Amino acid sequence: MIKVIAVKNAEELAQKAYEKIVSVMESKNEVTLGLATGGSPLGIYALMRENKPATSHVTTINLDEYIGLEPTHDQSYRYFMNDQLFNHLPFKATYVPDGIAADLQKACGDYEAIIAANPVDLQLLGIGENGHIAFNEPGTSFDSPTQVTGLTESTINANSRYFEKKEDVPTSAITMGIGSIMKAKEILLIASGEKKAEAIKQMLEGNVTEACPATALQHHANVTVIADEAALSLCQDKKEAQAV
Ligand SMILES: O=P(O)(O)OC[C@H]1O[C@](O)(CO)[C@@H](O)[C@@H]1O
Repeated sequence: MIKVIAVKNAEELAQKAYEKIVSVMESKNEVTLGLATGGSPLGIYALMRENKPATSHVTTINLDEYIGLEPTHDQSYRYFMNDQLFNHLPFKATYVPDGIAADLQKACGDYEAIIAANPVDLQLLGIGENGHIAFNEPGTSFDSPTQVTGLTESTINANSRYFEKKEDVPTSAITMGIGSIMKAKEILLIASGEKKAEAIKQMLEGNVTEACPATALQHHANVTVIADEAALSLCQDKKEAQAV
């Protein structure tokens, strides 16, 4: 069952998601948060920097990292997380996949061990225009563990806005698999803007299919989607969703 919370805009989305994350962080003495990069969570991280909730009992595990970018590269996801969050708040431990590991297969296995040792209480997710979650592109097996993956043209195009030119966007990444993501006790997916409308419609109303990775979430017991009006604009049930 996917619960939908409809909000007006990206600002309201960030506030609602922030409140959810804080409630999970306050619920226990030891908490693991699964974190995401990209444009979607920026408002949430800004609220965390501003309000400085207690985080020293919180371990974070990020979804993915580009292959070949040093942690100091300003487009690496390690850099993004340091810049947005980890340099501002004291976490217990922060994990991001190692995109420059000499042995990438071993790095994937090591990451799965980290997830197993720190079961994720709440996984924050964005969604790609093609329905990807983390860097799990259409066609990825729903059982997949952390793995090395190629990026589709759609994702490279979408992410090229952060790079000087499209050719600079890495073409592969290390990503938690759909199987790894589904182990989280609870999942919070956020989506804002018209560009996400088709993917949100598929995820909420489409058949469960590997052609749209986010549809795997229909099989998870505890998923909340916070989406704005534009992202929900193609959904049949949006009136119902807005009433939640
Ligand atoms: O939030 P954005 O920038 O639209 O990206 C959506 C998703 O795509 C990714 O950036 C990967 O392409 C994810 O990290 C993110 O959740």
